[in-house]
Amino acid sequence: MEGDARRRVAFLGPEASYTHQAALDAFKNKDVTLSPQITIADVFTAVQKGTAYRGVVPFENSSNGSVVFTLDLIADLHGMHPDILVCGESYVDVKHCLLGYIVPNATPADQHNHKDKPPVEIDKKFTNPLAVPICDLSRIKKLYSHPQAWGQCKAFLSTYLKGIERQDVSSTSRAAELVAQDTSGESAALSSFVAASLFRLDVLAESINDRVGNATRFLLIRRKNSASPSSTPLPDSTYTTDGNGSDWKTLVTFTVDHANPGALASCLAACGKYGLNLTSINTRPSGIENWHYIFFVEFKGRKEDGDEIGPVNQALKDLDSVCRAWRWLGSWENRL
Ligand SMILES: O=C(O)C(=O)C[C@]1(C(=O)O)C=C[C@@H](O)C=C1
Repeated sequence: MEGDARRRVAFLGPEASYTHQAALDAFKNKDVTLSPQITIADVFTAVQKGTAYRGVVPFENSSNGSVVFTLDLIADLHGMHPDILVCGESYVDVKHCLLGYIVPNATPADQHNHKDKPPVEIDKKFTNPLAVPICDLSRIKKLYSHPQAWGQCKAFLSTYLKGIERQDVSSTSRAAELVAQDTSGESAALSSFVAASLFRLDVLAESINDRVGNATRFLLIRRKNSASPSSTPLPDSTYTTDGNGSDWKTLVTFTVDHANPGALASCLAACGKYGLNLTSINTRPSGIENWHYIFFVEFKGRKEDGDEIGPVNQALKDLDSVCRAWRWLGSWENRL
């Protein structure tokens, strides 16, 4: 790895994405260059190729679940990123806003908006009091956002923007960037407060996510064997300590023989046997054949290097004898 790449951290951009906020937090006060990428796949590629020495990608949202793009890139069905390991995590509070342009002379919301409509009944599962738009939204013909965001703002969207065309884009900040190019007031983005000031957009409604405490977990990724010589240490994330922390997480993926009853149970039992508490489990199509899956299992504990035999190493040994194929995807310090 050369020159700038040694200090470059790739993240899902453009600036003002939530991933950018995660990267800023993870590398606070570190001598790094944050490098925006267009897609999550580009972040993986930059780290795999060594044009960046760390990457930051979204992994899961507290109310809307896993980011499937990231799961598929970790699964690496096409062998494009075989050397990627997870080396950290970061949590960011996600308060979505509706961003656009308030068109001068448009009727204010309280005079015009919804006055003939019956009171809105909010489904009890949405814990955030429904945000009220600060202006008339009837001009809006098109909405832009990252696909993860729609599912986090269902109540607001179905109440105030029902039936409006939605366009998926690569990030919430990209959505804001696109909306900023349409001064007609007919486009709006689900994006962050930070993006409003960066792209000089008006906040049309604030905190429109369904759940109070909505948060997204991001993963920090690195390339296998990318440790620097001790004479020229690379800046690691603010979080990573000298490795003496006691609370760790580990991610493994594996496939099982679906024809074998109890195959998945045997794999999970390998964790239980050594007291490894599961923290998340996901599946995605394995790409091997239809209706066959790859499992992503995350648990508390750390794989030891070299000849050390800790509980994670023992569980992985057992896993090897009961699953079809498996990969260790990294161990990192728990930040929750
Ligand atoms: O679009 C962004 O701003 C991102 O950083 C991506 C992402 C995600 O993929 O989950 C991150 C946080 C929010 O949950 C919505 C979108």
